[in-house]
Amino acid sequence: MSRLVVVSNRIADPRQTAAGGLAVALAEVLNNTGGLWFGWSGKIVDDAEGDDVHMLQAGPVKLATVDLSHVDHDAFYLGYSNGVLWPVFHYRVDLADFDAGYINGYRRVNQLFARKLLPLLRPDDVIWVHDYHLIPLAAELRALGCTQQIGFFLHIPLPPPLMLAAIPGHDWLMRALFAYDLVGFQSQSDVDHFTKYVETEAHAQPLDGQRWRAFGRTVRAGAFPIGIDVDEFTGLTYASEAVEMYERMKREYSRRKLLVGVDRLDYSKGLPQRMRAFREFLTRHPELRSSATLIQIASPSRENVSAYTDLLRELETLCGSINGNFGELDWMPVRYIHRTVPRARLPGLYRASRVALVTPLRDGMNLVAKEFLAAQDEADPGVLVLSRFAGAAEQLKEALLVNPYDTEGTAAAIQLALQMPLEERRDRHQAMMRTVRQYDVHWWCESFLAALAEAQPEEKGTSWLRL
Ligand SMILES: O=P(O)(O)OC[C@H]1O[C@H](O[C@H]2O[C@H](CO)[C@@H](O)[C@H](O)[C@H]2O)[C@H](O)[C@@H](O)[C@@H]1O
Ligand SMILES: O=c1ccn([C@@H]2O[C@H](COP(=O)(O)OP(=O)(O)O)[C@@H](O)[C@H]2O)c(=O)[nH]1
Repeated sequence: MSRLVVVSNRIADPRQTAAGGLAVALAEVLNNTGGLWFGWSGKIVDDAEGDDVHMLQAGPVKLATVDLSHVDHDAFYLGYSNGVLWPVFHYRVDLADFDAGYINGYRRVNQLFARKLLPLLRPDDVIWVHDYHLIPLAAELRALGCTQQIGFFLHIPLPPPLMLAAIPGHDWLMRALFAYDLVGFQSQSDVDHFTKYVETEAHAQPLDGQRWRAFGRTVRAGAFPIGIDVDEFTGLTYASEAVEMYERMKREYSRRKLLVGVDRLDYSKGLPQRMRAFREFLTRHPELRSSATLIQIASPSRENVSAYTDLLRELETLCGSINGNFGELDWMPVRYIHRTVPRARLPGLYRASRVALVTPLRDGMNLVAKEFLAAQDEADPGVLVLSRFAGAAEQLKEALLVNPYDTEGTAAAIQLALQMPLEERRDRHQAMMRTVRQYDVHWWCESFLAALAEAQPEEKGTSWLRL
């Protein structure tokens, strides 16, 4: 059997828990399949030191990591990945910083990854590359002679062609996708944007079986919505850390219904918009005020990118003003926590909550939505209020779907969620759990790898791919 080699910028020790959906999902996949996981060590070092590959055996998974120099980290991670690709792919062209120097760092790190990974590869390895940090990696590997099958999965949304076209060098990026044998997206709407882009901008020829031909190569593309490991998460729900959390929450909030939000502190997650909707709800429903408390976990993220610092200030101001204006001596409407909560405790918080607010302005998938559902008591489940702009909304149609830009509409959904009768809560939860179970993380991994196995690499020659 072939060995699975996973490559991603962010990696985690699969024996420990991590924040961020990509690391969580890949740790679950690799714990089952075993294999090699290659990526950034998370360390930033002085230029001269950053050249070794660190190897660590973590259960069935071999971790291979490289450090990044300050210059590379700034240009590759903060600059091009999170200052250009992240905002534009999340429809925030206004937040992009198109500094011409970033792209060189992005290419340099992709070349570094290719150089360091190549000697670790075996001829029959299957390579699975993840996310926007590493779009050109296959092209760099092929330029070094790599002929193994290589698949790519984009964890974030792909925007429509005209928005993509705002990125200087977008044609270079999209051409690089043709060095893969299979390109996977989170949702059908991402696949539609890909199709439209490659047919109109790259004049790709559509073939049967969701394949396109351009630049002398054929690539297959499809939607493979990522899921969670339902059994693992249910196991966490009944383990001591989550049970303690559940009991504590039930005790502390015995007279109130809890609403919960769990997000990285990221502008794509729509946190200020969520707070404004909650404020609108409090204004419109004084009778419900002191019976509802919103716990918002905002896990620190990418704090050296300026858009994230601005967001932190905006959110703190909003939470402070809501509590100042609506709070009572014995009740605060918002509990805002700017820390990462260990994943093992989250199921207890989810289960104790009547409502989850998952209202991103744009999101590749959003695993918190699925985790919230999996943690519920099916006899008395909570309600999911979900943004129609999260990838998860394509699958979870029985959630209360909202437009997070519509403050009044979202406030009305909060009220509906808090007052939803038991039978309706059960029906919706049951229907969504069927989907969460069917399209779980194992389905995601198996269906992607099966499609990759079918997408036979046809050209062994690599010279065309020098980007
Ligand atoms: O690595 P960071 O910069 O700390 O960011 C954390 C991760 O954020 C993004 O996660 C995405 O992947 C999830 C799983 O597929 C998906 O549910 C979510 O909608 C996405 O935002 C990012 O794509 C990852 O690369 C980061 O590691
Ligand atoms: O304080 C926190 C916040 C988030 N998470 C986990 O981080 C992941 C977030 O994934 P999601 O797909 O929702 O969003 P992302 O952060 O990847 O954009 C989920 O597994 C959460 O349980 C966590 O463990 N602690």
